[in-house]
Amino acid sequence: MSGAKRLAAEKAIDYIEDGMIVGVGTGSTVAYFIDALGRIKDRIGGAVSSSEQSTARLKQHGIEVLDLNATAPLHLYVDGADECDPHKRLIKGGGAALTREKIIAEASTKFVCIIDPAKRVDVLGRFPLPVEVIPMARSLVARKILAMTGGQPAWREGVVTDNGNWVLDIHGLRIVDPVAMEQAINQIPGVVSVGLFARRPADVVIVGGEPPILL
Ligand SMILES: O=C[C@H](O)[C@H](O)[C@H](O)COP(=O)(O)O
Repeated sequence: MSGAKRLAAEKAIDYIEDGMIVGVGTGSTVAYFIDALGRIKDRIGGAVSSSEQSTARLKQHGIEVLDLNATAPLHLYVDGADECDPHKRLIKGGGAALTREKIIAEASTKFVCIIDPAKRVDVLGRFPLPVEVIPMARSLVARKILAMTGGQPAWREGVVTDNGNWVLDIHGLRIVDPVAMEQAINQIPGVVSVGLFARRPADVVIVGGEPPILL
């Protein structure tokens, strides 16, 4: 799938306009996007990054990384996803960057999501749903989510997010109403964010291939 990821990432360059500050997501697909951005770095005004991992790669390419507080609103955010449904609603957070990704998506006028074809599903939930939690609330949140959804929470042990928190992955979900589930999980005390991007879905999805497909 690395070929499809690269093709999706390179197509996203079409959305760059001169002088733009670009919001940049996280993950293996985004790594290809950052490499492509590096080749046109003189055309952009810098980037806002969603993770330490992406910040490091942007800096390797000599791209200036800016503070969101000094740049919002952003015109463009480019990021990958773990799953995408026909309404461009997403599951994200396989790389534990969901909270900063959600903040940048919210701050951006246009969210372009870049995926390989294997990420497309009819109903979200085959990929375990990531939830970032304050460490002391891990067990409480897990019990609440089990009672609320029937999904099985698993602690992603050993993983600490860039915000110093932990991640639960919820297995066995079939998410027929993603907006309702996003809101319900968000309301549990101790939840920092849930990797459902339903209330703010992608605006454009690029599915990598020859040629890439636009949703
Ligand atoms: O936390 C990580 C992000 O949400 C990624 O965008 C997502 O996991 C997709 O990653 P990849 O492009 O490596 O499949």
